[in-house]
Amino acid sequence: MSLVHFVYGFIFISLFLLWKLINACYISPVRTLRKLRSNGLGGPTPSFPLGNLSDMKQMLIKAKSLSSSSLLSSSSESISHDIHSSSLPYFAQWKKLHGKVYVYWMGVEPFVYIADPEFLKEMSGKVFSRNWGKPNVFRSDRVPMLGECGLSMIEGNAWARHRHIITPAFSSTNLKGMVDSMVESTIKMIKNWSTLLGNSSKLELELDVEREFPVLGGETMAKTNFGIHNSEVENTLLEKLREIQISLFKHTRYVGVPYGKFLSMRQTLKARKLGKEIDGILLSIINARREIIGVEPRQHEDLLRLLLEGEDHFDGQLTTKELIDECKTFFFGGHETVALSMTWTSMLLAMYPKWQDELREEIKEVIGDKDDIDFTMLARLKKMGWVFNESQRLYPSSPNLQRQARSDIQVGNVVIPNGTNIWIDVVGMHHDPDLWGNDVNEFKPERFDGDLYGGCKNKMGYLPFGFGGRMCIGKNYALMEYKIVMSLILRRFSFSVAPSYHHFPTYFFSFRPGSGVPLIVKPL
Ligand code: HEM
Repeated sequence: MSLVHFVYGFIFISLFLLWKLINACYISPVRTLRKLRSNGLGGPTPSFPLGNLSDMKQMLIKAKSLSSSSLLSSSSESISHDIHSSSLPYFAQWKKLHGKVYVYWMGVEPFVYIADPEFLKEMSGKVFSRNWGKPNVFRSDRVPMLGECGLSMIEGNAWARHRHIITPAFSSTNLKGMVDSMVESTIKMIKNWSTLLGNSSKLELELDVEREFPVLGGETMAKTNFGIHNSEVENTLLEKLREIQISLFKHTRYVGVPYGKFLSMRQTLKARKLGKEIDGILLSIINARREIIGVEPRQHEDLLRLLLEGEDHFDGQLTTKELIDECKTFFFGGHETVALSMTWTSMLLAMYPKWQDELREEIKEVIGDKDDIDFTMLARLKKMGWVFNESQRLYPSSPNLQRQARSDIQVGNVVIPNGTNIWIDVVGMHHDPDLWGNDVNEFKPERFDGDLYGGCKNKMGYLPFGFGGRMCIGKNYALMEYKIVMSLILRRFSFSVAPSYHHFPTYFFSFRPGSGVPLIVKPL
């Protein structure tokens, strides 16, 4: 090949790559924006290449400075549950300006924002569960934490196959076999609290429950679903997962911005390294279990055994990578969500002692004084169910749901073009006065008395566990653990909000307390 051919070839390839880049980063997004606008969807004006990210950052800084001035008086009475306006101010403000369905941009990625349950109902009626996509823009970003092949990330036939293998792990027959383990771990935590109390000169203890519940959640998840009984391994996994979450979501990052990863390289590399370390730990757990599968005693069908047996039962075995990613997904999704639900519930019960008394009455009636909790008792803890529902309404463990259209979706006059990302603002719907009435930001568990949807005007407006076939697979496990833990604690302790508590719910992947939830715990 002559030099001239080489130079022409080089120029041609460079121009082709440049054209592809301009098309992906500019022409295609502008075309999508025009399409969505011509469908009547409004929204904030994006700028290139950040989209609306800098507006979002500015609005958040402003809302934070407003709430930090009110932090100085963070007494129980001054705590507001209106977390939509304070923690997601951009969505709250754009909703006022553009309605409950609009388009906003993360970098060059368009997101159709939805906080209209009727629109969501019609849209979800058009798409089968296995045809929903998960936004590609988040996929590579979340790999260190959730892997690529775990249930929450995969689509199509792979999703259907994994869901089919995993579902029996959470059947009622199987859940029954996990009760004793959950009781045992909770009693262990309570004994630690009692020892701390015994060592203290006071009759009460200040405890940050945000630190306590993830450890408990991690331990029960490890025992009941992975057959791990080694607190050192659990703690290492939990610590690393927490660090990944902080490095991926707590700091400003540029998701959706072309080459945005390079702008937060340090966090990205740190998360990747931690992700690999977690993979290594999980692989050794999987290998150890492979050695004893078939000969170990069976107490219940734990998740890891089903996944390993799924290797043999189905066309195309689960690869080692699929196994690791599934373990990661469940370890993270299974402990964090439940721990957060117990953390926010404890804060709410500390604020409203009347509800502690109501629950104690119910626990006494249903369970009595023993620690012998029977699976059938849990369904009879009705008021505790209302408290769970109400705390999920105000502080949902999964504040949003994300999808990506895999074909054009027509909803009324609107066509959501193939490839568009969809952001369902669950917390926005849970705090919408049009759906719940003027007392929307008040803690009123009684709204769920005899009504699974708490009086919400539209059933798609209350989605703590998601919707359709993609609904949370661990819902019954979560409720079971919540009821066991809260019953055992409430029977022994009362709690109130510590003066050092600052109400500062912060959104990073989930809603976390900005600086822990210190409570004053007193033995009864
Ligand atoms: C209070 C506790 C929990 C809440 C509020 C919650 C919430 C949710 C929500 C909203 C979804 C739907 C996500 C979507 O549509 O994209 C989901 C999915 C999922 N949840 Fe949970 N969850 C909880 C506990 C658990 C537990 C304990 C486990 C495991 C044992 C678990 C495992 C999963 C998995 C694997 C998925 C993905 C399901 C799929 O895509 O097919 N969750 N969860």
